[in-house]
Amino acid sequence: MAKVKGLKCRECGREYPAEPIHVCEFCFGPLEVVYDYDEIKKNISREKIEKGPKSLWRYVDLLPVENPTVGLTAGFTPLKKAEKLGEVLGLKNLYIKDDSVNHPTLSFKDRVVSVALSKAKEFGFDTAACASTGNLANSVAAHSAQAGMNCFVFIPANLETQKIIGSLVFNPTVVAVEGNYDDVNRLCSEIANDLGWAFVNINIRPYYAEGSKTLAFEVAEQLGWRAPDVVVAPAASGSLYTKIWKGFNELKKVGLIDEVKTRMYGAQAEGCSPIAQAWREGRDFIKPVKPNTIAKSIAIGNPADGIYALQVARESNGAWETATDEEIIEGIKLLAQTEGIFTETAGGTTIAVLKKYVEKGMISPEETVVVYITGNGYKTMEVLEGKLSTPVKIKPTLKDFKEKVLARV
Ligand SMILES: Cc1ncc(COP(=O)(O)O)c(C=O)c1O
Ligand SMILES: N[C@@H](CCOP(=O)(O)O)C(=O)O
Repeated sequence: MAKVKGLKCRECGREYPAEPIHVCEFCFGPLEVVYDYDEIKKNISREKIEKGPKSLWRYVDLLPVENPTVGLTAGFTPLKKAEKLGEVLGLKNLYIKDDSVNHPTLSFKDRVVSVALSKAKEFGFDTAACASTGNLANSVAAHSAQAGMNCFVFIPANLETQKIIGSLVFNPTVVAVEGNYDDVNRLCSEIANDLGWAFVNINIRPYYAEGSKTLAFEVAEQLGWRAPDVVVAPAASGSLYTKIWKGFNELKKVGLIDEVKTRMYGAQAEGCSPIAQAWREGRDFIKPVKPNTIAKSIAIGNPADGIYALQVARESNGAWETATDEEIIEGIKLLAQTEGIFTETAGGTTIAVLKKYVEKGMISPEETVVVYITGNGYKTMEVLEGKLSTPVKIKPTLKDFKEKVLARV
């Protein structure tokens, strides 16, 4: 028996075969992969996983791919006990899940792209594409180069230079669209309908999104096969956040962990916070917004998984909170200066929001808290210009060193 039963509409429940489709043709709801958990349970065990590859593919039994061929090094990133940051915040069991060192392109997107392009290969596609705020573009470009696929990445024209170069180096066609991510995404949906390409986050989306579950699988394994009490994770489309929740619950379904009592705390940038705003106003629907934040990687004004992210927060006793641009910068600095981890703006948002949850008394000191750091600071360095101390300039003399440097410290 196959582990994947097919696809199912998240709105009306209609079922479909596992094909490169993403929308229900009756109600236009998004499609999601459905597994045969009884069958998986017969095959899976902690021991088998622990003997598997040191990559996300150790969890292949819970992923919608038969034969992984792309992105064989993604995942299995460190879970670091954050002693110093924990001390600052008054948390005794704080952990950082550090996807800023994911391979090959330094963000969690290497997980979803490995799964999406392995699946695209299985389907027989030869051209990969995506709509991206930068990190996804980097990852699709790198994995396409490795897989020998043609590649087109579509980005908003105003992205950070480091993110643009981080795609161009792999030699895809980079299309810089005049507009924000939501304009890019709309255009890509039209192109995906028109051309036979594997748009990882459009027509391959049901499979792509499953890659984020591995962020939950790894954390549970790294904690000694248990789910944390609290998760803090950033959101743009809300896919990552909802799939972390799905991941913990799947581990329970197949008997690898005993319980899931995790409170799912979400983080958005105040300047693009359609999910957090809905949460604040007690709505169960999303009002799209026009993004205006330095956190460009998570600047999605009309989040595809927004309503499901609200549902997960309700189901898990979680919440949503935001950080201003200044708080995001402070978050980046705080993580760097306590734990030596340089994260990008999405991570700065997550740390700033973690601080707020603690200040509001929503996390108690003994709880096991996992904070997801999903991207690398070397890609968004421009936001720190003018926000850090400057190098001390000296002549190459001992005298100058003593007067200008030692006298100051
Ligand atoms: C670094 C980083 N973190 C978090 C996210 C949010 O992921 P999602 O769109 O699945 O909510 C993104 C992209 O959207 C990202 O690039
Ligand atoms: N942040 C993403 C944006 C698109 O990804 P999606 O999963 O929200 O569709 C990126 O890095 O490009």
